[in-house]
Amino acid sequence: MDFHLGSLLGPVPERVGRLVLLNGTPSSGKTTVAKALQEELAEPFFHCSLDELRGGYQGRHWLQDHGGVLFRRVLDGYLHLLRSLTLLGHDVISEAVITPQMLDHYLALFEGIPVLFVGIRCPLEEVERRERGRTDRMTSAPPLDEPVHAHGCYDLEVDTSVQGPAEVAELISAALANPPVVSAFEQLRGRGRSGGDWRTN
Ligand SMILES: Nc1ncnc2c1ncn2[C@@H]1O[C@H](COP(=O)(O)OP(=O)(O)OP(=O)(O)O)[C@@H](O)[C@H]1O
Repeated sequence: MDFHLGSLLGPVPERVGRLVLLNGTPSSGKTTVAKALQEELAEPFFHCSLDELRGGYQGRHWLQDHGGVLFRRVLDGYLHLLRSLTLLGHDVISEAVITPQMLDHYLALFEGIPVLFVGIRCPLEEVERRERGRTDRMTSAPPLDEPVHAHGCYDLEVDTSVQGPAEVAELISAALANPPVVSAFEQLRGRGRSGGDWRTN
């Protein structure tokens, strides 16, 4: 049974929210773009990053997470949170590092939700330079630029080494105002259903 406490307090129009999914390697600039996009958009968009959710556990537990079980549980929690928020009517800006083996999971989890899939690109040298300058993480993240973009299908692609956050935010805002007739997620699902391998199509 659905349980909507908010509805008990007063009428809440039913709608499915939009999901802006920013996909890129660590330090490609996803969080920076997400915050600029919130500034750019007139309507309220909810932003939550995986790092914010990770902060729910104390640092000592992450140091002991050698098998990565805690990380995988938090990642699943993050993705289900995004799904729940959109199904409850929130427009959401989210961040992802989608390696090829994860893509089908994203396509299935967000079925029925309008996703604007944005590729946040940044050349390796610039990502490495940014990683060296970061003080908000205990270890540097490995560069993943090729794997995360291997599917080659987006609604919009940007390069944060040459396009500033405000410019990228304007492009995403324009894409939200004029969404594609067939979204990138629908195209990617179609590739899977036709039995083709999306890596070679
Ligand atoms: N367009 C940009 N130009 C220069 N520096 C940038 C730009 N975008 C982000 N940075 C810097 O790069 C670093 C990482 O940025 P950000 O946190 O936005 O990346 P991210 O993709 O969200 O990383 P992660 O996935 O690790 O959370 C920060 O120090 C940020 O100030």
